[in-house]
Amino acid sequence: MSCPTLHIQGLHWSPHSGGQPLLEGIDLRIGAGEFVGLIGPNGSGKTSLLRCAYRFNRPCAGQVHLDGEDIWQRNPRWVAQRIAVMLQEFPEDFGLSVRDVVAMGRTPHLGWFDGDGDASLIDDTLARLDLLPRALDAFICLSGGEKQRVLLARALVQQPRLLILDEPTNHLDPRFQLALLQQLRSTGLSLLASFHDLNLAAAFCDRLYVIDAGRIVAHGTPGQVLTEQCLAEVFGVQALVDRHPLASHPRVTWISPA
Ligand SMILES: Nc1ncnc2c1ncn2[C@@H]1O[C@H](COP(=O)(O)OP(=O)(O)OP(=O)(O)O)[C@@H](O)[C@H]1O
Repeated sequence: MSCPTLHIQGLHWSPHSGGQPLLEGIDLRIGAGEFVGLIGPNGSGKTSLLRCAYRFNRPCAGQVHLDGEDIWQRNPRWVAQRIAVMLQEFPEDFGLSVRDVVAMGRTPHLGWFDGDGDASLIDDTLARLDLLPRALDAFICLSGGEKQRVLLARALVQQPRLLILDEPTNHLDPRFQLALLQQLRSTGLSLLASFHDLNLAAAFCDRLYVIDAGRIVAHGTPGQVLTEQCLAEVFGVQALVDRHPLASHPRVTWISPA
């Protein structure tokens, strides 16, 4: 296999130096253009692991390599030029327009004296995500779904190698969930996203990692990972898993607490 875009090896992380690790022995890899999902119960460590992947949480052991380079041997700007992050938190409102928020994605690439660099890239990205008509609107006035699209545009103008998303479909109605995930897939970027909706993860991800109590307990294609036994053991829920009637990926129907 060629050099993975992201390669996490033997990672341990604790919020307190010398404390009990909350993440233990994590191994995870993402190939070029692969969409990898991270699933697990509340408090299992998904956000903590994503933070390790984008150089926010410093591991106490193990490595995080991006395109073969140890991200902790590089400065934050180097990482920001290569990894974009879409979180659930929206930018504070300082009267920013949609275009202002998208332009913020260029920040890691700008020199001290550059202005609103790469105007055409910003405009092209706004057009691609149907945001041009809203470009001058105040970001704060948008709906949750529109804000998500603006944050995706901001991430895309960053021109990253890897896009990391923490529960990207939260707060979105079904149409916006599907539209966002289709747009993500169409970027061709390497993607790492956490999900609570396992059916969306099954429909859009190439591979899934299952995390439980800070450890990866399963990984593979959605068909390999989303078994009734795994869902009972990890989520404590009895589920029926069958094949989606219109596609080849599995479909999860929750039944009752296991
Ligand atoms: N900086 C921190 N200091 C102390 N504890 C932390 C810190 N960050 C995370 N934790 C703890 O680590 C555990 C995992 O949290 P994390 O947010 O990574 O889980 P999660 O899987 O993303 O949860 P959810 O699905 O509910 O969002 C939790 O018990 C949380 O309280």
